[in-house]
Amino acid sequence: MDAELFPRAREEIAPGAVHVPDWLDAREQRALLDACREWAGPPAGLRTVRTPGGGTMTARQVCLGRHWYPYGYARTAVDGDGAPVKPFPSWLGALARRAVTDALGEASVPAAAYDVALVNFYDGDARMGMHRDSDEKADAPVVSLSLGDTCVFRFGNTRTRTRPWTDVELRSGDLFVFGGPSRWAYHGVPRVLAGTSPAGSGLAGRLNITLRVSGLPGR
Ligand SMILES: O=C(O)CCC(=O)C(=O)O
Ligand SMILES: [Fe+2]
Repeated sequence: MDAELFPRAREEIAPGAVHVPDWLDAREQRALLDACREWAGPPAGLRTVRTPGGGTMTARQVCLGRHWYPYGYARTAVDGDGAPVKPFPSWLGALARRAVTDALGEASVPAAAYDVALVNFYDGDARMGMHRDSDEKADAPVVSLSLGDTCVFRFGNTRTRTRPWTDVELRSGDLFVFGGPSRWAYHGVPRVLAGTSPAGSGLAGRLNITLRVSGLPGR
């Protein structure tokens, strides 16, 4: 379907889980992409994440504010170069609050500040298995922003990593927020559609930025 002829509608995928298509305009996407490029560089830059079972995640990742590793948060890239994690910029926190307001309404904006970003870069055959974002100590909504290639985002349920689930196409500039009864739902990325980045974006692959409230004591 052509996005220009048939604008995609915002949709509640599950209670508290809302997809807002085209939330970021071209200029905002460009600015976020430029920021991701900076964050990806060393120290504490983009890395391959190893799981305790001996596997590796296919999406490469960089963190801001707190360093996520399987399965916890640290102040340094404990499974990377050991450098202090890059700071979480205040403008990103403002963006997260605006996203929650637009997707779920002002009453869902948490009192605590957003303090963690995970940036995942998907290229080649990268994907992400069904999982819960469960290392946070706060139930604030998770804010997800997508750039570059379109993906199939699978949003499941809070009980099992199996069906029922709903598959949603996330395109460059889309917002997805999951909070409330959906905060601890399983989700994953079974497929990225290579070569679907907007023309002229300069991005081959997909970037996803999730913004979270860690609920951990401050510095
Ligand atoms: O790439 C995505 O859309 C999801 C990323 C994700 O679930 C995560 O970082 O925990
Ligand atoms: Fe996740």
